[in-house]
Amino acid sequence: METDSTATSAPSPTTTASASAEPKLPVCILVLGMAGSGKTTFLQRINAHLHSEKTPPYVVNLDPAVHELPYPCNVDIRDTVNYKQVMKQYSLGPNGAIVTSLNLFSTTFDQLLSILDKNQSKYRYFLFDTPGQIEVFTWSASGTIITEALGATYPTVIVYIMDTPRSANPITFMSNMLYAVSILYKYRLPFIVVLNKTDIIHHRFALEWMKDFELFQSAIEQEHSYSTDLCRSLSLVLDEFYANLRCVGFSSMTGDGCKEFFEAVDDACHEYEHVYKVEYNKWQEKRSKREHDKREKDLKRLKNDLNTEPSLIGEKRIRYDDNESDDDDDDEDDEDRTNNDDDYEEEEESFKRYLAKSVKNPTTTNDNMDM
Ligand SMILES: Nc1nc2c(ncn2[C@@H]2O[C@H](COP(=O)(O)OP(=O)(O)OP(=O)(O)O)[C@@H](O)[C@H]2O)c(=O)[nH]1
Repeated sequence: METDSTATSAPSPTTTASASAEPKLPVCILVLGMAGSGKTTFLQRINAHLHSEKTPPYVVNLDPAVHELPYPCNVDIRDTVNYKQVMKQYSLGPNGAIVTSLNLFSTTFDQLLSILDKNQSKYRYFLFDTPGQIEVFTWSASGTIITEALGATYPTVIVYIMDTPRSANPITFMSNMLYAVSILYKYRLPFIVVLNKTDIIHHRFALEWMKDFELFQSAIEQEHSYSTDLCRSLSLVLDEFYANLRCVGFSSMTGDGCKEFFEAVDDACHEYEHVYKVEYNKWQEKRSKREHDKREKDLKRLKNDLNTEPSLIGEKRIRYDDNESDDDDDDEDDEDRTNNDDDYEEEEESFKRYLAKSVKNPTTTNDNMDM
């Protein structure tokens, strides 16, 4: 959806939503973006804007490696996990330590959820700052856990911050867009692209590239790079993605674009309620049905096993009686019995001989017994 006055991207299906539609629950705004794109400055700006509107947000910092935060924050991951300690303890490099810190924090995320739950009546927005290295959050298990847990409870919007001056290069622009699309399709949550730093360069060129395929092609032609062909093909694929994308020009330095940004958030919330939530509920229903079916199947199998057990024993007995090897055993038993009988007769004979001797010679002792 286009929310900027000069924006030209195609409208999303949700643009019919009332921009002022106020969600009942607070809106979670998850701020993601490449290193140095301006995430922290952006959060500082919208935090200041919300304070000036007398709707202060609840702020959560999920970046364990941030040196200093330029805004007050209600929950700080650094209070729970010491990133430097993690590095030492697990002999990790900086990125590994960020991932591990985030993983450790996500194990206590239920506590954060209950804190948010307690505060939901007091706040309209929950803001989340994420680590500088975007992949640490977007492609880690903890990032997924956090995003999905929020998305399941609150209207959640992913805000992708793009460095507009750096994206003036069509190849960098394409890389940024590919990253954005991968996050969008991973989480499927309502998505806003913030073209940041518009005080340096206007974002008009980016909107035109998204709208006019040929314009982007001619920009690519001038690049004379090996990746030109790839970018050309990718731009064709991304056409559909651009069509439904909310893009907002923003300057975290001057605050330009704040109004348009919050209009985009309202629109994204509408999408959350009418698209994401509906899909999520359907998926939940399917999942619980699958789990129920599995439980029923297991129970049935158990019942079957219990019912067949006595017959199994009977069958075993029958088999034992009929079993060939059992017959062999019987033969062996018979043979043993015959052998034993022979032994017994021999002993009897020997005993008789002994008695006969004893009668003849009463001094015969047991030592002389021929047994
Ligand atoms: N001119 C201008 N500079 C900006 C703007 N937003 C951020 N910056 C600058 O861009 C640099 C990076 O900004 P940060 O907010 O630290 O970026 P970040 O994405 O949080 O950085 P990491 O978390 O370290 O990846 C800083 O020097 C900011 O002053 C903007 O809108 N305009």
